[in-house]
Amino acid sequence: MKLKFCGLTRKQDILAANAARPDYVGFVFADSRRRVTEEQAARLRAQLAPGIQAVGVFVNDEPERIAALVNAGVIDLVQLHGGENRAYLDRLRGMTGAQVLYAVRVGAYADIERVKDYPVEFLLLDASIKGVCGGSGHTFDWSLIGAVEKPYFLAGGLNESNLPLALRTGAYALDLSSGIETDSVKDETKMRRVAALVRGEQP
Ligand SMILES: O=C(O)c1ccccc1N[C@@H]1O[C@H](COP(=O)(O)O)[C@@H](O)[C@H]1O
Repeated sequence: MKLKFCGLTRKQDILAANAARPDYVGFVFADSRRRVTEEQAARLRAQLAPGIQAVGVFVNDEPERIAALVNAGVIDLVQLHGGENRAYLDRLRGMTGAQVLYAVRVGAYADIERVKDYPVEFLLLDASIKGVCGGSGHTFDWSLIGAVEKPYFLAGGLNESNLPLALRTGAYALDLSSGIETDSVKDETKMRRVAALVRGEQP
């Protein structure tokens, strides 16, 4: 199973990720305490080990800005976390061929069913918390997932304790942000332990 660490903001977060070796790291460009500027993201990306892909996290942002970040090599994949509509997706598709992770806030299976034909490579299933787009640190009821045709990233409140169950959901990848933080900053030890668990190693 693949692994994504999201919301990296500092050089030491990148160095910790390079050591733990997730498959993806995420830079949040949306309104968030984890938000990075384009310049910060470019600097962080330059220090990222080859083989780890960078995902840009956006909430209803300008497709032109997203495409420019892809074209500049700052990000490899695009995570849309704002319930962007089909017309938006078509516009973005016309500007970049980057793979898209489409976030679904799951309150019922119908939320997943509704977007099943969207032109995206991956779904990202997250908790549905009123007034919060993402990075809430809350899980949702994974029994709601049911049959999902597209590969999906499982997100929302994942941490070392619930990882063994998360590994059995059939997700393509596990996505953690709050669960690899201590006092709201990324924690190198948690990253290392989570990466070991996902690989079936002793943490
Ligand atoms: O992390 C954020 O601050 C954020 C802001 C806006 C949209 C998405 C955001 N993060 C994504 O939220 C999920 C779940 O994170 P958590 O583990 O529950 O903290 C994850 O996909 C992040 O990429």
